[in-house]
Amino acid sequence: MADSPACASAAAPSTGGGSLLIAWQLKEKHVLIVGGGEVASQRIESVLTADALITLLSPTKGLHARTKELIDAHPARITYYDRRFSGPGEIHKMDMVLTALDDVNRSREICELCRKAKVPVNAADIPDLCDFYFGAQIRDGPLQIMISTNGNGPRMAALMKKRLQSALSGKEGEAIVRVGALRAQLKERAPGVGGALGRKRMKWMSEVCNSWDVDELRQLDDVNILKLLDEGWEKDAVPTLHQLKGQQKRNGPRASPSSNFLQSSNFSEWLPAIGSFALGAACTTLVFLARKR
Ligand SMILES: C[C@@]1(CC(=O)O)C2=NC(=C\c3[nH]c(c(CCC(=O)O)c3CC(=O)O)Cc3[nH]c(c(CC(=O)O)c3CCC(=O)O)/C=C3\N/C(=C\2)[C@@H](CCC(=O)O)[C@]3(C)CC(=O)O)/[C@H]1CCC(=O)O
Ligand SMILES: NC(=O)c1ccc[n+]([C@@H]2O[C@H](COP(=O)([O-])OP(=O)(O)OC[C@H]3O[C@@H](n4cnc5c(N)ncnc54)[C@H](O)[C@@H]3O)[C@@H](O)[C@H]2O)c1
Repeated sequence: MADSPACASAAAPSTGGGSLLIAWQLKEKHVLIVGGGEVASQRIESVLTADALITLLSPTKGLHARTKELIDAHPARITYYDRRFSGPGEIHKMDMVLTALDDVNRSREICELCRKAKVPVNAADIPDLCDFYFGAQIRDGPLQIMISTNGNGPRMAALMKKRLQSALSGKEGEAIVRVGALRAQLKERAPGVGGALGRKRMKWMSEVCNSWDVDELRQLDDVNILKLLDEGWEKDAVPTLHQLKGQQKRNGPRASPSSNFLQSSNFSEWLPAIGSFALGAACTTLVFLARKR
């Protein structure tokens, strides 16, 4: 039986015709932005998020209000020149070039210069000449989601962003920050790259992420990280947050492998039930013995 369209698209392997989705590291790299209108202001914000150094070329006359604000707010990051693009010398030593012009011929010319110089370029008005496209973005701390329609429908990308945003709690970024802290401390405890230790580290980290939910991961403060490493990593187990907190109350470390019922459950919680059961059994025995007599 054929898959329903929804199932088919969810499971379909890529067959080409797409683009490579990567998180390009631009820290301290040089980015030339040509144009200072609204689109340029959005480019500036995206590039600033990536900690790049911007050279901006655009006559002051056509600057968008947001572009002006960004120039004023980031003097150390944005070097602004009140002039038009002048020629090939401008792209020398650039790691990336972005054009956002109301002049398609100039834009095309800049793209061609970049191609010759092997500098990656995006022209907001000429998709065919772009080395890469921008996409709609959702950002929450280290969580970065890009939605791309590969040039087919930018407005659709913006609409998909809204849908995805409403499916997120807004707490994922914080949880990921804590997971990052846990991973860093785990790597300090169990250093090295690859090999059996590397495989064990990856498996354990994956299990923690699989079994703790976002709200629990947010609670991984430095104290809980230490406990999780002592009681989890060191004992080849993945205790729950509840178990770690139980230990905190009792003020003493204890092994909590998730495979062992007595150890994995908070044993003290079962004590009242076990006590009641024992009391009940004793009473029944007494009544039974009394009747016998
Ligand atoms: C996603 C987003 C990111 C961003 O810009 O940062 C983005 N465009 C956005 C909005 C948007 N852009 C346009 C409209 C009007 C409605 C419409 O046309 O749909 C709207 C809607 C709006 O403003 O809401 C007009 C437009 N866009 C392009 C052209 C040139 C052309 O197609 O020829 C024209 C003039 C077309 C004409 O003249 O008719 C080209 C591109 N725009 C892209 C990205 C790249 C493909 C991304 C993809 O397909 O996923 C690509 C190829 C190149 C690039 O820019 O890198 C951002 C939403 C961000 C957000 O809201 O979060
Ligand atoms: N990719 C997208 O998402 C998207 C969305 C909307 C529009 N666009 C396209 O992007 C382009 C820019 O849009 P905008 O709204 O920012 O336009 P805009 O008219 O507001 O800005 C153009 C800017 O380019 C500057 N400029 C013109 N020639 C220059 C030169 N030779 N050197 C330096 N600066 C120069 C102008 O002074 C102005 O600041 C347009 O072609 C538009 O069709 C793209």
